[in-house]
Amino acid sequence: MNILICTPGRLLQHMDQTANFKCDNIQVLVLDEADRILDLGFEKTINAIIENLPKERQTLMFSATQTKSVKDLARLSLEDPEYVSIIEDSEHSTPISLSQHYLVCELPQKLDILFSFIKSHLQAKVLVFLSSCKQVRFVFETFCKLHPGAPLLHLHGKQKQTKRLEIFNKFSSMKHAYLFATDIAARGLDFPAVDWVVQVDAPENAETYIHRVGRTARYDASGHALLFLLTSEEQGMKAALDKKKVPIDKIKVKSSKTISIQKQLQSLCFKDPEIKYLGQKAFVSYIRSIYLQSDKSIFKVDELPIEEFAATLGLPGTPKIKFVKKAQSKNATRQKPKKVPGYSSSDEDEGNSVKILEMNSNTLPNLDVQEKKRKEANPKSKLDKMFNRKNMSVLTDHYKKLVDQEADNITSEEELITLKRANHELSDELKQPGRDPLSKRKLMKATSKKFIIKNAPRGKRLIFDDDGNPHQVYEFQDEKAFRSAGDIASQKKEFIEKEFEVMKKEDITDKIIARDKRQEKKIKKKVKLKEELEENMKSVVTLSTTLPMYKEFHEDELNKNAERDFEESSDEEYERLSNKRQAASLPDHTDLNGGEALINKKRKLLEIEEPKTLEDQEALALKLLNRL
Ligand SMILES: Nc1ncnc2c1ncn2[C@@H]1O[C@H](COP(=O)(O)OP(=O)(O)OP(=O)(O)O)[C@@H](O)[C@H]1O
Repeated sequence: MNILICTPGRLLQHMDQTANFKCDNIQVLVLDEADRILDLGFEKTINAIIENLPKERQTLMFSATQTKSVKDLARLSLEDPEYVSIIEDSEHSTPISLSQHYLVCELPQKLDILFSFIKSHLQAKVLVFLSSCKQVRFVFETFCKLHPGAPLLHLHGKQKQTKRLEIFNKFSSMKHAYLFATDIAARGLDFPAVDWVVQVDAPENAETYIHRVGRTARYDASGHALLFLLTSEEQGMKAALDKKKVPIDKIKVKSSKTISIQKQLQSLCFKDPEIKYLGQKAFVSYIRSIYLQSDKSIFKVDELPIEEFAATLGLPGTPKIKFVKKAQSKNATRQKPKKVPGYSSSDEDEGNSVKILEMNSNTLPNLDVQEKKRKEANPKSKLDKMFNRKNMSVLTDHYKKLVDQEADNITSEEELITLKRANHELSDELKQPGRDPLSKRKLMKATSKKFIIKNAPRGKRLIFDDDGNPHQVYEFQDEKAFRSAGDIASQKKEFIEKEFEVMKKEDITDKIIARDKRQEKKIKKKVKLKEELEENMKSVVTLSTTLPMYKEFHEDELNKNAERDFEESSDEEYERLSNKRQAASLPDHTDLNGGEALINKKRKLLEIEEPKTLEDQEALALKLLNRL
């Protein structure tokens, strides 16, 4: 083995687990993206790797934003390190061929501006940076449905390696495309000919900005960079970029040229619960990313218009974000945590919330007030309820899976903010003991009008007198009056006889009605038969003009037969005719109706003399062939 290229984790794994993997003779150690490799995330791994390497070696470190930290260099046991820089003495830290601009907007406008940008730059290869995987997924999924007119791709850390590779190759080979990505694409990836780097969510610091914009204007190519900044981020980020010698100019967005996609997003969220769910996750992850940023002079979570932001994502309401003060957590063992106004405690939300958050934040009061205001201003609407209901039945499993998966993925550091699902309780009248709370839809169905009509007990039959008053079919007499009318047996007999007479009369009426119905049915049948006959006769006439043998079967005769059939009005005659018609059918499975049946009948009547000579046989064969 001469050269080995790998990530720190995989190298350490080989050192630990691969037999005969020896590093005693290593002469050169190269650390690409050295500032990142040496930061806290890889500290333990790098320390362990260095322990396994010989002290006598050359160490090379590369990065667009190199660390000069003595502490870091000491960890690598460097002696007389040489610092080589191509930007140290230059005016700017980014290439001259890179034009850099930033725009200032409010959070709810971001997606509108991005969409408008895409619409106005369809013939470009653009890399779009967003803060989290969920943001990337939401923007990608929704924009795909909005069909902006450019090919869209997305790349983030939750994708499998093969998928990432596939997307990398695809984007590299495409001339015009948009790739929505997290900072996974900020360093090291060499996509050819990227025209634009658009940072929709601000980078965590100026270093990340430099790495992101480094995806365009590579080597001698030119490129453009556009950074979206919130009003609250402008001052801090500008100062940080200036400090790093990044020349960046402010541009204004023409509001008249901005296309609003809020309604389309609302519609997508309304139609597709998956999109709505993605939107909720994107919302929470964005707020969380801002909350977790270390540079509080740039990122101010308390200044975010969270409700408007949720609305612009198309969400029917603002997902709940729960905070518990660090101090409360520390005291948890000693005393019950105080309830943060506007946010319910973890105990109360057990089963409904994902995870508890812990944060010492001065931003809490602001968010509390906003949440309270939202609750007062927007009592749960029918629409909200409908959305929630849909989620309960359609996405319950999906939610659970995702929630579990997310719980696994969240590191202890990240367990700070969480989406608290609203407790979509059934109204009291719909609650039924022993029912699964998730079967609300079934409960609703069971109480629906249709269901009640189908399954409710039947009403009693009533009769109405001349004055329109309802009465039971059999009304009980007053007992005294009943007894005074005579003995029970005779009254019973009298009642039965009376009812028998009534039924007898009704029976006659019923029979008359039944007979009329039967006759009506027969007439309809005959009319149909006549129509069929007439139709078939037409076809016979056509045939008779082409086939000579049919000429002997006269059309008049057919008509006569048909008319006679129809004029037979008695049932017996009708039956007789039907039987006759059936008997006339040939057993050759052809559809023999009306005239055709009669033709076949006629065919059967043709008398054939037994052929005696060869000529007779030939004549008969010809005759039969003609009949076919
Ligand atoms: N001397 C050169 N001649 C021609 N092309 C070059 C030369 N040096 C670099 N390039 C090209 O410039 C691009 C960037 O090079 P490279 O990936 O080494 O940069 P980098 O500094 O490692 O970037 P990053 O680490 O930020 O991704 C590559 O496409 C590479 O082929």
